[in-house]
Amino acid sequence: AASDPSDPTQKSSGKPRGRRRPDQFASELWTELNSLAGCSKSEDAQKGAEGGAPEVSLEEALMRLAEFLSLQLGAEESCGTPPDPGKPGEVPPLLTVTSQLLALLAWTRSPRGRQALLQGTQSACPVRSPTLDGSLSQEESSSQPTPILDEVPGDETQEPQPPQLEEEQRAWQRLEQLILGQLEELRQQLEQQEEELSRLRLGVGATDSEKRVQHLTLENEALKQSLSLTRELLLHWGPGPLSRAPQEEAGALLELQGQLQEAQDTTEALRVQWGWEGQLGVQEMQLQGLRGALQQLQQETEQNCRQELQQVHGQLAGLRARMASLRQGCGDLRGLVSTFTQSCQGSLSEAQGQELSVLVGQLYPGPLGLCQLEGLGLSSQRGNRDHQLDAQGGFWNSRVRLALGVEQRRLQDGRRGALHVSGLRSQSAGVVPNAGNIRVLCRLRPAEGIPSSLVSVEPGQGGTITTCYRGRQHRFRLDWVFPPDASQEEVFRQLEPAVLSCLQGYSVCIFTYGQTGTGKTYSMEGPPEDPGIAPRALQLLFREMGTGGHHHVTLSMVEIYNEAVRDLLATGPPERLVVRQGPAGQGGIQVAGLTHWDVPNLETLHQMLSLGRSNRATAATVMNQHSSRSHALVTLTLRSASPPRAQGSTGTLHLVDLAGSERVWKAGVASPLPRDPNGARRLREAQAINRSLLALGGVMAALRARRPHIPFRDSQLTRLLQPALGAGTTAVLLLQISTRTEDLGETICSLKFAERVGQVELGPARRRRAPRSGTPSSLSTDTPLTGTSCTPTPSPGSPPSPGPNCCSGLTLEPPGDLPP
Ligand SMILES: Nc1ncnc2c1ncn2[C@@H]1O[C@H](COP(=O)(O)OP(=O)(O)OP(=O)(O)O)[C@@H](O)[C@H]1O
Repeated sequence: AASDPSDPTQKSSGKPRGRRRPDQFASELWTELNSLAGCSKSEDAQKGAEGGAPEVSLEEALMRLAEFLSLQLGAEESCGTPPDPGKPGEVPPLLTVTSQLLALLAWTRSPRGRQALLQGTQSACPVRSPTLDGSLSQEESSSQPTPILDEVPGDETQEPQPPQLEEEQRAWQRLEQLILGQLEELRQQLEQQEEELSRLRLGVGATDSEKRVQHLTLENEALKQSLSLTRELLLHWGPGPLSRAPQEEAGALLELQGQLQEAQDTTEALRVQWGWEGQLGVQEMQLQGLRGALQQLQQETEQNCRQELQQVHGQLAGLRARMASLRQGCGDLRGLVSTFTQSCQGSLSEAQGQELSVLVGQLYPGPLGLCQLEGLGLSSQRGNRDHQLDAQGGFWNSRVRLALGVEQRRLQDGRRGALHVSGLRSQSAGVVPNAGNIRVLCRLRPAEGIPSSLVSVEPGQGGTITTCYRGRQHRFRLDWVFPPDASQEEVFRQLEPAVLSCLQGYSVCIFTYGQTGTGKTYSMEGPPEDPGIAPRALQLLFREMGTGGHHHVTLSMVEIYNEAVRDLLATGPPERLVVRQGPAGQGGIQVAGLTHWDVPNLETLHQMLSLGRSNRATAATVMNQHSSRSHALVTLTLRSASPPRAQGSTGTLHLVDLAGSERVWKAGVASPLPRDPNGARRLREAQAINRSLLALGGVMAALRARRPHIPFRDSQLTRLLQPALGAGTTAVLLLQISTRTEDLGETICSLKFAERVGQVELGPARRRRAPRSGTPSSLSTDTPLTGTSCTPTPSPGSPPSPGPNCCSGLTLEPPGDLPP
């Protein structure tokens, strides 16, 4: 109005305002309102002076005010005045005021409002009818001022004048344009907000955006409800159906207001969203803080772990160092112990040497004593060396005692310079017959391929066998060691004195022990072209007996198979024999039903041995095609007829070929087939063999320890060997070992067993005297193994009968020579 009073619609037209800024437009409106107020004052003054009504109507003023307020509202929102976040659904107060003003405007235009206004102002002052557009025509504003309530448009009694209606329509059009302009601006703002919203959606993520959209939708619904309420209010209080055009305009206005409200709601919702963004930012900050704390915690934990690990490493290093020092201390202690042991042994051997010197000096006074010591190979110097080499100790000691015992016996018997048997040729070998302990000889089986480098041999008397097994070295010293190429004759030469001592009434037992396939049977029996110990011993004995005197020879042969004792020379079918203890006080054992054959000559003896051998149980094992699965015992009893008025003697020779000791799985006797009868049988055989050999080891251990109880009854083998291993007997163990690398474990076991056996002392050998009145063929309690004496009857395959007088004394013919 100030800029162009002639055209007040110019400022309220929608299109030009759409391009102006809202604050600019608001200031224009404000100026307009002030001018209206000024106009009203001046008109009031003029009216007071002239007594007329003011020219600005209440309706126009209200409309302008509403317009201003709506504009202000839009300006506030565009300026980003934050709504109250705690009341998201609440309608802003400015909007409420605007709505109420609009309602009031509608009311003033309604008939009732007009009537009320008319009635209220008629009594006070006359008012002129207001114009709706808020702007006055130049004519009205300048020259024809009209009282506000001069004419009431809604008065039903007065029809509005056509110029007034036109004026009102124009005012409404302006108002519509004004609101349309505002709506346009709001739409632009809305577009901006939507752009902003899409940008935020992209930044925040789909899930959060969906939540926000849902929330905004809810807010929108609430605001719509509020708007519909306002709309109803407007309809209720708005202009009635008097004029058709204003009603439509009002509807459009309401619709536009609704749109405006929606836009405001969206804006508010966006603000709320920004508030959420803030909350989200706070949460992100908290999250970052938590992440930082977590990282710090991880770093602290890592640091602590590293420190603990370092401590543990330190402790471990300390423990290792301590262990090393302990090991060193342990080694030192071991060294001290061995030094102490050596010094003790040295002192002991020195004392023994002195004792020996004294004893020999007593026996052989003067220089003769030293000669005798040298001759026996038992000088104190030699003894000391032997002692040091003997890991088990006691060997030298026993040899000294044996030598002394022999020498004492020789002196006592008054037969100095000669041993028991006239033809004895064992002096060179250094073998002392009737020794008090079990002698151990060892024979190595010739290797089929390249001999193992893990077994080294020092053959000869007091020879050694050194093995290297699993990184450990073992050294075994034995009475005599035969190299693999030793002949049968060499082996027998070492046994000759013992065999010949039988003729003097001594009891001698020679037994072979060793792993399967190591040559036990070969050494004991031997092939016909190269006979072993048994044929050579019998030949030797018969040759010696043929030199003179009356002798009677009986033979028995048994085998122990699966703990059953069988007579290998039985005339009938083989039966299981029962082994009994002999009568108390008489010693020995009795085998009921065992036949003793009188043997008149060597030929018969060989035939009988062949017969017994053929009856022996053998089987093929992996390690030996003809493995002996039983223990074989050949007992030769030699009774010497006593010269007149002199007592005869009864000597016994036990030749024992033990079954092979082996591990069951290694010998392959167990069949892989579960129901193989042969496999089960062989397994049982192997178990029986090992059980009896174990019992033999127990007997040897008890004898070695000189226990009062010797467990002879633990097996049939030890029962039958009881007479051969009793006190005063002579026993020789021939150990057969293999030099193959794969047999090394078994070889070491056998050597250990032999070493223990070598420590068994049976005491000084005792002669057995034959009864003065007894005949050689009669059973004697002195006979260790007693049974039934019989004379063999001629039968196919059986030895020839020696004749009817064979059992009552026999002068044996000298045997023929054995094959070379
Ligand atoms: N010194 C040796 N010289 C030649 N051959 C030998 C020698 N020792 C053993 N043999 C041979 O080795 C094989 C097995 O020998 P032998 O049967 O005597 O062993 P073993 O120990 O008695 O076995 P088992 O305990 O199973 O009866 C035989 O063929 C034998 O001829």
